[in-house]
Amino acid sequence: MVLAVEWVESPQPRIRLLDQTVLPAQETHLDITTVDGLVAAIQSLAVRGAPALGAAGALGVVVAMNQASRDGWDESRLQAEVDRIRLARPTAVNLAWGVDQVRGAMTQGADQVLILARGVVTDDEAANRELSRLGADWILERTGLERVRVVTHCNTGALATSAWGTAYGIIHELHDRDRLGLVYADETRPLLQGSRLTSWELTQDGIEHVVQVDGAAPSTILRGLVDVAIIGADRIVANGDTANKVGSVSLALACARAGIPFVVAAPSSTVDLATATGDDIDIEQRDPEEVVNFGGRRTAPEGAVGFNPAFDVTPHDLISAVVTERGVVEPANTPHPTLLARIAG
Ligand SMILES: CSC[C@H]1O[C@H](OP(=O)(O)O)[C@H](O)[C@@H]1O
Repeated sequence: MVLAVEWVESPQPRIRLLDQTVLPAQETHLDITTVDGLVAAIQSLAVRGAPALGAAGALGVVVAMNQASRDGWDESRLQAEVDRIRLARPTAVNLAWGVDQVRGAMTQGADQVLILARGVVTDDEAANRELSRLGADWILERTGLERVRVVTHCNTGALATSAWGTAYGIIHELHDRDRLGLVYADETRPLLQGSRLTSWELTQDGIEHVVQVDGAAPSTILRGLVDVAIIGADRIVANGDTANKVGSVSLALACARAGIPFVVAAPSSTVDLATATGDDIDIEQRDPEEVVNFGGRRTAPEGAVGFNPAFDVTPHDLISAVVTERGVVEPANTPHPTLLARIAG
């Protein structure tokens, strides 16, 4: 089983990350014993994906406490360093959520925080397996199909979570039930989470798929080549608006036009009832150079400036279903101010 994030005790207590910046060409690990190292890994997407960020955030508090002991930080410095982890990327609510799940136990010592952090990891895996079952049930019931052809965006598998996956978890569940047709995986520029990571996972799992350029996804949908779109989420807010990897909203618009379901899959830790609408979500603006370079080579002419929002927001009325381990709601059909409260964490 692929583990994106794990805690290792010996020879030195640390977070061990599968470095996602070099997959699939290399399978190498990063050993994280400092806050600087974790923040750099988060911001470089060596560790990425909303639930995986939640796990990294929770375990990161232990890293900060251990470093505080080594380096003689006072409480104020320790809390400031924990805040650096919490704020390392703004859009996925899970990073802050993961930190906040364990922060209150810091006064009880690092061992107690580690117990809670490990619980965050195991709870996430259980949540992802349950939501995968619920999502497959909903899709099969809604479509009535023997086999479901799927389009998905970015990466939502074990690499983005604590072990199983969210949207990818539903795909895996459909595969295990022998109810899955062809999977269209969007390459997901500019960092290629789809072609590098999702295709790697689908290949390892023996799931038939094709990798398509992001710009092909709407026509794939409108031409009737798929029966459902299934994506993950970085933040699902109170009215059902959902932030996810940039390019997601184009799939939602095409699904609405084509009359097929657009499904968002995420653990309840991704639901943020404290944020009212998608307009209030902080969308991460990444380095413009990621857009005008590729593979270490400049692709746009000198002087061209990239525009690089890492996420977009799908309005709730374009979302057929939000699937969490606590249940399924249908924002497009039943917009309701407390709709998401039924499936929030
Ligand atoms: C399991 S949800 C993962 C979610 O996170 C990804 O973003 P990033 O690769 O920048 O961390 C993408 O939005 C996925 O849907």
